[in-house]
Amino acid sequence: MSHHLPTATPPEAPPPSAAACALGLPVQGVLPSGFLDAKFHDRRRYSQRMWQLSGLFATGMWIWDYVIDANGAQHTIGLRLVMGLLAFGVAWGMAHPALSLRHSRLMIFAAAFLFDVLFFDILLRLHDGFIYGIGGYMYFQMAGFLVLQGLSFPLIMIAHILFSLGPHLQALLNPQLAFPHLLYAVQIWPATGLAIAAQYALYREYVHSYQLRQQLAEMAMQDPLTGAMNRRAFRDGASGLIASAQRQRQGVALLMMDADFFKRVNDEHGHAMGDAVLRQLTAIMQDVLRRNDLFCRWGGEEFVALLQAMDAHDALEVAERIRQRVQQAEVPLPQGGSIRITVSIGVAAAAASDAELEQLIYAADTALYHAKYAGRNQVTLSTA
Ligand SMILES: Nc1nc2c(ncn2[C@@H]2O[C@H](COP(=O)(O)OP(=O)(O)OP(=O)(O)O)[C@@H](O)[C@H]2O)c(=O)[nH]1
Repeated sequence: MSHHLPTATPPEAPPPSAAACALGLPVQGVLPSGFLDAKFHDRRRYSQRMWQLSGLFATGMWIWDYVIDANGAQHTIGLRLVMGLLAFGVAWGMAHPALSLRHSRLMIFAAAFLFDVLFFDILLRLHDGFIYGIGGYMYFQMAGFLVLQGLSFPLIMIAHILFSLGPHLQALLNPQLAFPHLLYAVQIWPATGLAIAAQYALYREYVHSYQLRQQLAEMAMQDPLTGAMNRRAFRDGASGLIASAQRQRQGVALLMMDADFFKRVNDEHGHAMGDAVLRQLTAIMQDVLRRNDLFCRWGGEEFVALLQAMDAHDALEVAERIRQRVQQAEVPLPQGGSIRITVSIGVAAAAASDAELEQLIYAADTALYHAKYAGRNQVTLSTA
């Protein structure tokens, strides 16, 4: 019985993520779930430095309080110290391994808000503090740029709006306060709008560079013809698979698979047909292998698979299934008709304690050589 080979599927697009949904913005493509963590990680250093500077600034500005109202300033020094400690605490907490990235982001958001409230409280204690202090709210918008950089854009936007509306709200809670709403609004609201617009521009720029980096990372790991892993990605993944097998005291097996007389396909039907055969060989092999097996195009017409939890007997069975599926399959020719192809497979298996990648590759390669020498279209187990 013969059947057509399955078609190699292109790599799947990442599924829509919670982060992308949370962002809810018209970005091109869908952002993977690691996006926010990557953003936080990349911007953490800026943010940390800015928190430290804010701590120094907030404490040092006590001199300013003193200039405005020497008597009132005596009642602000404690609050200023709290602001400084808060800022340094956040800078320290952001780098602490015990705090998840998500919790770090929430901590920053909450601390920024608290910072704002404390500042307002200081102004309350100074004579005409609000008139002098309005400019200080400009500072929140500016500092917010770097302090908040690692957060999602909606959270950044909300923080800027809260910085802006906070004093209005606090003034409403203190009706005896003569807060200059209008004076404040004409100075601070435009600054808020500008800060949000600039944050959006920065955010878009980050999304763009992030997507480019993702594409580059994928290209560096993938064989462009077949969409399978390339040798570099395979080597990266192999150490993890072997370590996991060793933890679980399971065996591993390596299959080295090579198309037979592949040069003839190119010579007789053209290079494009050769490419199509390689894509379809990939599809068959991926179809037979399990999802957590590691599979790559080793180079040319050669493929390698690393299988966990396999003894020699099971590995031979898998290899034999691949050999038969390839032999039975027909590859359609564009002008009609079809061709068939076969593969030779070398198999090496090792117990968890002895599993070593280079040794497995060498043993499977030697077994493959024997399979070719013995006439091709067969599976040979390494005796090494
Ligand atoms: N179409 C195509 N051909 C490739 C590609 N990479 C390598 N090849 C060809 O694969 C062929 C491999 O030929 P050989 O190494 O002589 O092996 P073979 O003809 O399969 O013979 P045996 O392995 O001994 O059975 C060469 O003609 C290469 O040009 C590719 O990406 N696309």
